[in-house]
Amino acid sequence: MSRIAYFGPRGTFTEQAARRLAPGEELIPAETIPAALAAVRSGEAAAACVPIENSVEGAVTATLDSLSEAEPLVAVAEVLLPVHFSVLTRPGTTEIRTVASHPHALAQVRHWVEANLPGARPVATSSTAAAAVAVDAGEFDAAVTAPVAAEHYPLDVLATEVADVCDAKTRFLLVRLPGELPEPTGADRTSIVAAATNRTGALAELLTELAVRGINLTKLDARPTRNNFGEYRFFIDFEGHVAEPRIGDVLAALRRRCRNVRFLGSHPRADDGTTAVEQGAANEDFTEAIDWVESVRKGAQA
Ligand SMILES: O=C(O)C(=O)C[C@]1(C(=O)O)C=C[C@@H](O)C=C1
Repeated sequence: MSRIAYFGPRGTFTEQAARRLAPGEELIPAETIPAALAAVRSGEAAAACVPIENSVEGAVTATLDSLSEAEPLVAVAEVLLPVHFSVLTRPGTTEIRTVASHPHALAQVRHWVEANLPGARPVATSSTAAAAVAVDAGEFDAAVTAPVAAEHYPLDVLATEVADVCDAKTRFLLVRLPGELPEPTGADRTSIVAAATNRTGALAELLTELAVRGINLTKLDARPTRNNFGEYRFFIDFEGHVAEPRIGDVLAALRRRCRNVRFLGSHPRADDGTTAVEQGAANEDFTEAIDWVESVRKGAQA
């Protein structure tokens, strides 16, 4: 049985994701996302499960920053979970003055809190389950949590199915140290992070390398490098797997344009999407073109 670190404590959405991505493995809670990833880097865990992107609030910046720093890690699997919340209180609570949760969760229930708990002050905690722990300890009056948290903490359920956007989803990754990659499936996602230099057109050049090869971008986020004001790292996700000729070709081009590029993994997509390939951009087109150049080099004109 492998040890899998996850962003905890018990009862987070991330724990649910870890159960889906690593069934039957030993799950170890970490208090923060960087701590879950550090457990993999130190060898304490074989992999870590962390949130990466929410359909309402966007990128989970702690994950992006931790993946671009320290020892490289690669994502080997992902899962999409529907996100709706429960609101938990200590038994006997009559007045709710504070509502605690992870900032992503608070942002997803803002209207519900305004309408149902008017005057209650939102308070950020490190995770949704950490809010349940704090409510149990008497620090806050209510916690916005994953429904499963009600099974782990001795709290009353004030409301269920709470969400301002009813079909919200969060995508979670299983990450490991670089090693054997998952096999390509035909519906994969590749992720990189590139620190483009601060000059005219630098980002456009990177994106053009994808566009001219007919490769569909699925996510783009920018995070400051923290060194010089105005300098950013770009996190770019696109359809395809590094084992495919067209993806290998674009990665080589990105590397030529930007030495500071880190591969963050190729793995099956959880959204069951099909990969959009434009005319002339199929893997066979790339292999055929390489073979043609080879034949020209050998003096043949095919
Ligand atoms: O706090 C949790 O339960 C988490 O797993 C984190 C997280 C997030 O980072 O977006 C996951 C899903 C929800 O969108 C709210 C919080």
